[in-house]
Amino acid sequence: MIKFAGVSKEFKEGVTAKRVKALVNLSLEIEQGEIFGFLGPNGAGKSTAIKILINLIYPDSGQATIMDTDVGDKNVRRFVGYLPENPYFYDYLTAEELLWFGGKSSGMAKDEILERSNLLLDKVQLLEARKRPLRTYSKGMVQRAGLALALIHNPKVVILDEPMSGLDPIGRKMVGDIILEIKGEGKTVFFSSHILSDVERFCDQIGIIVGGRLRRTSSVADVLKHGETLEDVFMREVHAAGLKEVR
Ligand SMILES: Nc1ncnc2c1ncn2[C@@H]1O[C@H](COP(=O)(O)OP(=O)(O)OP(=O)(O)O)[C@@H](O)[C@H]1O
Repeated sequence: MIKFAGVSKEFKEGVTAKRVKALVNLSLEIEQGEIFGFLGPNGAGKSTAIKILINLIYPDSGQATIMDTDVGDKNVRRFVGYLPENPYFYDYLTAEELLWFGGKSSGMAKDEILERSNLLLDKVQLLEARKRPLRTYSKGMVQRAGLALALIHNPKVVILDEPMSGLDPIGRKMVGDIILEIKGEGKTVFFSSHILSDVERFCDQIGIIVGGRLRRTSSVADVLKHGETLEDVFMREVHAAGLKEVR
């Protein structure tokens, strides 16, 4: 469903143009209907992988595909929903307008947009606030509006970059419940997170990346079956990679 095949990406950083290997030969497959949690310390390469998936940046080598289609193909956009890490929208838009523009740019019909908007705004508990400009929203409300926007066109694949960050426990539960509901609809969810307890609760599979290199993939059930927590496994992989890989 989602596939990285030997994807590498390097950046030149700062005035010294020092090269940073953000991703090194990443190969990874996520099956349809799975919730995949992408874990790694700061700077590990998670957002880089996500940006490649949504075709915001291009790999130096290798290929990323969604439903066997290269992510550069413009048709992919129709079946992918994306929530960036710290979403930022035009301040004067209301949530209702945001979803309207999102639906329009996905080619949805008016009635369909209105129906889906109402459903989603209700789900993320923004129905009452839907006519307020986004600049009056709290961080959690903006995050929830972003999630509704990612889902407006009923995508088959949902990619979320740290969807729980900045949310209080109530907001995290709400987002978690929505992720589980999406899974119930047979959709595939790829999300990055630093909140290991959430990952343990919501994910089927995990991947741990350190210093641009994928260290381990595993089912959450397998980790727990061996009496370990995700934190144990995470810390072990980070230490095994060595401090120089943590950036
Ligand atoms: N546009 C860029 N220019 C230069 N370096 C970059 C750029 N984007 C990312 N990097 C570097 O690539 C590495 C991977 O960054 P990335 O944002 O993918 O990590 P991350 O795992 O998402 O981190 P975090 O958990 O902090 O969000 C880091 O060393 C980062 O500084």
